[in-house]
Amino acid sequence: MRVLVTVASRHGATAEIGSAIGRVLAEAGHDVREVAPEDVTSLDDVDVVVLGSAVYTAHWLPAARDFARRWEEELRHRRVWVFSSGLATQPAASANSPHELMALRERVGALGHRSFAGRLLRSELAFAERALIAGARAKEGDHRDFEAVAAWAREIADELAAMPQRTPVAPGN
Ligand SMILES: Cc1cc2nc3c(=O)[nH]c(=O)nc-3n(C[C@H](O)[C@H](O)[C@H](O)COP(=O)(O)O)c2cc1C
Repeated sequence: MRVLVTVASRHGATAEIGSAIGRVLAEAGHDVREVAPEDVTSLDDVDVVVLGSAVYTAHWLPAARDFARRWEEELRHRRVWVFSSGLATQPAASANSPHELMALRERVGALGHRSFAGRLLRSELAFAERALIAGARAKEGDHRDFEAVAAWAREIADELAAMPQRTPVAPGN
């Protein structure tokens, strides 16, 4: 199937999670493309979308939220999975706007969502970001678990393999 991996990332850590998911899906035989959310101009030749975002101050980045809004109708007619990446130490459900995420998942008809631990390198942060994070208990370092990422991507591949092939339905049909 034709898979679009599209990820909003400020410092690259979440984009690399998206690439890792894309690699697993490509190994499973899918035709995978990675495009930044703001650069997507059509979903006509896309069957499956994996949409991800880093979480900043409890929200998905605007580029990913805008993508979900802009392509809402088309996404409903495609197979969509979403993922978040952040460093909240509390369960993601209480830390990262669970209602907002639930609404987004429903809007695009997502088949699943996964939260992954991210990366915090204070040296690469802008001054304002450093000030924001100063009081938080987020731990410096790369906490990404690429085994967990690959395992989730394999789950997606398995689900796709179990689904009947179908042509995307044009919006309004
Ligand atoms: C200013 C700032 C605010 C953040 N706010 C959150 C947050 O609210 N919840 C969370 O889980 N992680 C938060 N994080 C952690 C980021 O989501 C994490 O560093 C992520 O891996 C960054 O991904 P990126 O490199 O793709 O931008 C924050 C990080 C920074 C620097």
